[in-house]
Amino acid sequence: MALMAGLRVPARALLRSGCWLRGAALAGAEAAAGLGAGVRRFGSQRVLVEPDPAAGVAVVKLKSPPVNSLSLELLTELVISLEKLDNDKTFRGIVLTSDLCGVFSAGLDLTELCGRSPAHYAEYWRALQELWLRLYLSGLVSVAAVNGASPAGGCLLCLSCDYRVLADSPSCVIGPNETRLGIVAPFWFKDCMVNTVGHRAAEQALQLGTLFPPAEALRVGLVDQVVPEDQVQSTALAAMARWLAIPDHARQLTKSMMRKPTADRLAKHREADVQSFVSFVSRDSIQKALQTYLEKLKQKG
Ligand SMILES: CCCCCCCCCCC/C=C/C(=O)SCCNC(=O)CCNC(=O)[C@H](O)C(C)(C)COP(=O)(O)OP(=O)(O)OC[C@H]1O[C@@H](n2cnc3c(N)ncnc32)[C@H](O)[C@@H]1OP(=O)(O)O
Repeated sequence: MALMAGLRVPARALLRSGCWLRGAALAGAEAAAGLGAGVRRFGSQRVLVEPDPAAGVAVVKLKSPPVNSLSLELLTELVISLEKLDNDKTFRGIVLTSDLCGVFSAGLDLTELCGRSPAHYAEYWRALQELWLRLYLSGLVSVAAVNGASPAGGCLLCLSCDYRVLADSPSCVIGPNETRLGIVAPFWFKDCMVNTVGHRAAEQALQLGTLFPPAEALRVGLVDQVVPEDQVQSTALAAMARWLAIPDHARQLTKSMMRKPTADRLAKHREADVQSFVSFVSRDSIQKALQTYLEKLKQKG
């Protein structure tokens, strides 16, 4: 651990912030990338939005070190950014990626699921539902540029996008590993898996808690392209151009036709889903399993 401004900051987080140093270089690269003078980045503490109004595209970067775990704050900030972009006619597409090195998102923030009150669990789950519904049904084209590990809730984020590009690195595993923690993916995560990879592959991956390395993720159809790490964002933008060549109204109606039945299953039973989650996560056995998993993660670090 390193000490910074009175805060305990993990050394790994500092190393990862080396990626942020690239942000300085990025300022110069912004012009080359189409972010001309007068085009400003916006966003929040944990979500950085790099708009390219000329292209109608915004790159949305998760930057919640050390691992972009989906805390209540990150969920809330992401929903706000997506809502803003959805309502701004300038934008037709988003690329969702990570500002950290080596991790796209570690999934749900396990500290939100351990030792908290039922009211907190309920608030947290509602925020996760909100994010999923917004991203899954967004009228914007959404391309996930998956530049790091993406287990469980991280995988759900990717599956909610229209297209997925994964970095070709052994650390860039992706998949629904919930059962390995002793927990169960919600039905809407299961539905997303089935819609993407088919029933048999989803059933196996969900039961076994499989984390797929890139080549396997491509083979089962969990991602659409695997490319060298330094080409993830450019490949995502090239894919975006293909999707944006389609008239919005036709693509959006088609997307809605494909996705609304799945989303409606949750939308119509949101409160029951919240109550299932709260009673599940409040069980002593689940609390113990999550604590043990979290401690193992910390010891590993
Ligand atoms: C009847 C049914 C009704 C419904 C029931 C619903 C049940 C609820 C279940 C819902 C679905 C759950 C989905 C989830 O997303 S659960 C989370 C799953 N995520 C993981 O298993 C990932 C764990 N993390 C890792 O594997 C690695 O951290 C990772 C590969 C992402 C990065 O590795 P790296 O070596 O770079 O970093 P470290 O492991 O050293 O981690 C750094 C610090 O970050 C902490 N950490 C990591 N992941 C999490 C996390 N998910 N939440 C909170 N904190 C996390 C880790 O402990 C380190 O902390 P310290 O620096 O303090 O040591």
